Amino acid sequence: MNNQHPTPNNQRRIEISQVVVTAQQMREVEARIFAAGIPVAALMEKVAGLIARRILDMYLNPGQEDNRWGGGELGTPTTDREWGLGAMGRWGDQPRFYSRPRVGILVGPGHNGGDALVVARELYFRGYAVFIYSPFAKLKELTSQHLQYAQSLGIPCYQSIEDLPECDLLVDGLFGFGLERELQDPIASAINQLNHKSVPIISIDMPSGLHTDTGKVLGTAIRASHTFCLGLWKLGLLQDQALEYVGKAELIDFDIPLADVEAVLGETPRIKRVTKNSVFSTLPLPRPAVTHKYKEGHLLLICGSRRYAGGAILTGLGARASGVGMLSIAVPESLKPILVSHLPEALIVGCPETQTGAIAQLQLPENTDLNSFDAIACGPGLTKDASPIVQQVLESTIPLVLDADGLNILANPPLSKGGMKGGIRQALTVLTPHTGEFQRLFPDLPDAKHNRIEAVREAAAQSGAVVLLKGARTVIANSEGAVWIVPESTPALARGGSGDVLTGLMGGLIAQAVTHQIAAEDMVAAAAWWHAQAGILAAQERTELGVDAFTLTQYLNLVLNHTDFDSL
Ligand SMILES: NC(=O)C1=CN([C@@H]2O[C@H](COP(=O)(O)OP(=O)(O)OC[C@H]3O[C@@H](n4cnc5c(N)ncnc54)[C@H](OP(=O)(O)O)[C@@H]3O)[C@@H](O)[C@H]2O)[C@@H](O)CC1
Ligand SMILES: Nc1ncnc2c1ncn2[C@@H]1O[C@H](COP(=O)(O)OP(=O)(O)O)[C@@H](O)[C@H]1O
Ligand SMILES: [K+]
Repeated sequence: MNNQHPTPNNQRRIEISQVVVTAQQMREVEARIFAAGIPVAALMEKVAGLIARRILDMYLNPGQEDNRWGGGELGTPTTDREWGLGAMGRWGDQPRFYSRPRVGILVGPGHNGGDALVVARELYFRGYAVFIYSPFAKLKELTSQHLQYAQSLGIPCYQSIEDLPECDLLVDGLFGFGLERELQDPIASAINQLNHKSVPIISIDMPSGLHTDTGKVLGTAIRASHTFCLGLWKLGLLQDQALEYVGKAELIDFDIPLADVEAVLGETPRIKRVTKNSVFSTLPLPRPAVTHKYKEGHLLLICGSRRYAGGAILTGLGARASGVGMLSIAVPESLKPILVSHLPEALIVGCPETQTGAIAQLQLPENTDLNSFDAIACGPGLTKDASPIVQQVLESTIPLVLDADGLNILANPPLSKGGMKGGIRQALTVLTPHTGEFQRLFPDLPDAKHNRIEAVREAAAQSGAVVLLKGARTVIANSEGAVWIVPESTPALARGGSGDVLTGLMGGLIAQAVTHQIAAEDMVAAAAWWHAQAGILAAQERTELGVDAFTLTQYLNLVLNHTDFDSL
């Protein structure tokens, strides 16, 4: 046995799909691979070959994957007449081609352009009508060689976008992670023109024009239908501001050795994508055969007011779905009957209320104090009149999730002026703001809209809390600088009440994290992933308009059942 031999990727702890890199980190990983000996051109061939294959499978010849690639070009149409027959099979939701598909290849000056040219060559050899748009006079050497070869094959090549014929599909290889400055004309206006055509665009690595780290649009950017991210997920693809340009994102894994990733990012990367595998290794499943309700966590929810009774119900239903062993819900006395009718299994604690119908005082059962629970989740529907209650829960010594009015009360005075640092709380605190609440809580921090990941990291460092910033791509950070990004979600969740569901779910899971000694931050990430996946499944079955918050609670348990355990 050679002990020097690195561990194969499939036996290592981090999965490639969890890794997220900046452009600089990608350059460092790339430099290590090249220094280890793989020729740049060989890697480009491999990567672009994978992209070409994916394009064929997804867009050009779907349903015929097995007989077309590699093994002798069986079934590859070569004439327009054959295309008329051959392309009439399964096509999903894409337009059908009745003549030979025309593919436009957009070529930039760097290796992103080189990748695109290899794709052009492969599609050309498989009989597609390929046209190259190559507007740059100066190309990197390898890219230039690929362009020369493509031209020698007779593939038409144009410098001006006006000359590029109408195409059925465009492949964007203008810029990848090497783009660092604003796009200028004529490239900027060419991109604007291309975006106006109703043609699918596949971006290689990044939609050209997006900043690799922040996802910011540098002047203008390609609006891709699909982005094939190469090797490791780029941070910019997971930023809210990039999403309308990214389309459907997919990782093209080209076997980067994890040893090289770890050498650059460390064994535990600071920023992680939350994946199905990471979630299922966190959730308290399967339950121990011998257990009882108190071993599965006791959550206290504090929520609701006469004005916002629904928020308390939704939070309770979210908690129910978490599987928490015991659920107690403190609400204003007048809400007790309705809570009992929706959540008969929960212990509903009716509390004295203010004139406005907010909780005036926590009146827990005898022999119970706040610290006798495993976790507290507090905030949905409270109204600001419940401010003394929030002060009281902050003084508890058990894990606490604060949301909605809990955050609004906490924000006054703003956390940045002292915050929770220095010990208002010794136990875990999870703050779950949306962007507006975030700005009220952390008014001194840079705008959370533009670099959400940095903003949330700063907020966690400043407050000492775990901060979950809600959005299209929810981001979580702890005070040590670790970050989790939920990579998939659905705008179907942009509806009143869906955050309340998350608070309950998360509270229930944190109570179980306490009894099962699971890292709380991993559980926060698991809750956010689970919530988003329930939204995705509900939207698939009911459309994006059909996912009200109550419906969402019904999908929470269903979605775990839909998850393919065998693939874990
Ligand atoms: N990493 C890997 O393992 C693998 C990487 N691969 C591929 O390599 C890609 C990265 O390649 P890359 O480094 O050549 O950079 P890329 O994004 O093509 O372009 C940079 C060029 O654009 C130029 N330029 C910049 N801004 C500009 C502007 N505003 N307007 C005009 N020009 C501008 C800049 O020129 P300069 O700044 O010198 O003027 C430079 O020449 C990566 O995304 C992936 O596709 C795969 O092949 C194999 C595996
Ligand atoms: N465009 C979107 N895409 C995906 N998820 C979204 C989007 N907009 C909102 N969400 C999710 O919906 C939830 C909304 O929470 P919140 O704003 O607190 O709602 P409420 O307070 O009404 O319950 C969050 O989990 C957020 O991440
Ligand atoms: K690109």
